[in-house]
Amino acid sequence: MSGLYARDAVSVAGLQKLRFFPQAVVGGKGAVLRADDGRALIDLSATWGAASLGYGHPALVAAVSAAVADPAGASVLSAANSQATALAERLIALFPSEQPQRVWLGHSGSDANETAIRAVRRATGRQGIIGFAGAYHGCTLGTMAVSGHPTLASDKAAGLIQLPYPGADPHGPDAGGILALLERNLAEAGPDTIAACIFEPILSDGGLVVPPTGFLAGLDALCRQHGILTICDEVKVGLGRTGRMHAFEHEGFRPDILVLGKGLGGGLPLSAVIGPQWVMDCATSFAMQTLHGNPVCAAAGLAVLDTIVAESLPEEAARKGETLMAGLNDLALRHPCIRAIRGRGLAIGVEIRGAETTLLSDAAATAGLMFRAHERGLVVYCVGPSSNVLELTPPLTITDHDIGQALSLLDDVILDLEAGRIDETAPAEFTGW
Ligand SMILES: Cc1ncc(COP(=O)(O)O)c(/C=N/[C@@H]2CCCCNC2=O)c1O
Repeated sequence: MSGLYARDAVSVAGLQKLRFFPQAVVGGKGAVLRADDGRALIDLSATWGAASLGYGHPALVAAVSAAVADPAGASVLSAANSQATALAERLIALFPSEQPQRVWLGHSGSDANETAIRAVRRATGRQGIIGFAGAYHGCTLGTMAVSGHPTLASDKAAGLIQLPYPGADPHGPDAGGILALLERNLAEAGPDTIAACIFEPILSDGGLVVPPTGFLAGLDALCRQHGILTICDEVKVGLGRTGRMHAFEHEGFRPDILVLGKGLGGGLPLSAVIGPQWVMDCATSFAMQTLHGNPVCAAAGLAVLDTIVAESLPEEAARKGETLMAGLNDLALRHPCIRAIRGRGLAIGVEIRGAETTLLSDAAATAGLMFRAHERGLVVYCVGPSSNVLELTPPLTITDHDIGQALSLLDDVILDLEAGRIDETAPAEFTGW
């Protein structure tokens, strides 16, 4: 274990650790992190999707350097500031509507979803929320209460209708069955008790599950029919990652409220809720934290949005996603431990099974693969209720060369697993999810 990791172990709280191997970084450029021992680590995680432009993108460096050198205050709570206002205007333009819209700016996906949930309840006077099993909307009390991911086990919100996510359980109800189940739940609860439905357009931490075509549009239509708001949580898969600017565009509908985070800040803490004025202006001093709308973070957001357009990153994500998917499908032909590959653009899940190759469980085989990948210079984390889905959400700026390198390393790592060269006890001290 490196010196830096050993120091982390006796200084940073376990409360905020989700560790799979002793990753210790001191820098990064593009899609490559620099470990404290000098090794290069190709990062297929983009830090859980946040480093949308990779590390050290010149546009981000320039924007943040300029803003921090001449800061327009530090918040929007009690003053307008140029970068936050410009970012709000840009986000409204990116999510057009016939109704007037407003943008709430925050630090994380958690505080953004917390705000969206509280605001729809306040604006509608209704308490009920529709959510999905396996969904990860945040790690605050309010977001945990409407999430379904097993790691967010908490008291669920009163009036929560939690539905299966279509495709998450091969033995579960199909899309039509889930919509019928929702109809029955609404008939029982009374649609006028439900404030909103919150959903991920791809179930990310729940296992990188892409819903069957038509489901999300059907869900939106059903909610609209009953006067229920829709909140699309694009914190992880939004802003070009799926090959479209917004993931909901794949389904041809427009949700009422869009939640963004992670990649919006390009690695700086920034999130946004974009919604109708009657919801977003329903109260004042209602959802605020001191540094919300921070001009330096907002400058980062503006640079991210500029770069997404300037470098055609949605189209690039589609193209690179196809390259990555094709390479993974080739690996699957040679490696029986790959059970399934799914995703959209540069949001890809590789489901692993242990028994076919080794005596390991699915989770243990996945843990061994991640641990060995890190040893070989590749960073990839896992998701899913059984912790057996490798999540590939690289920076949208990853190069074709890095993709090729990553696929080759992944091939080597799986060969190590199949040959029994991975010490299955090595990851034991890393608790993961
Ligand atoms: C769809 C979706 N919505 C909201 C969130 C919460 O965002 P924050 O972790 O920025 O508060 C997340 C966060 N996801 C977790 C963050 C914790 C580490 C595990 N991996 C994630 O991507 C998310 O994926």
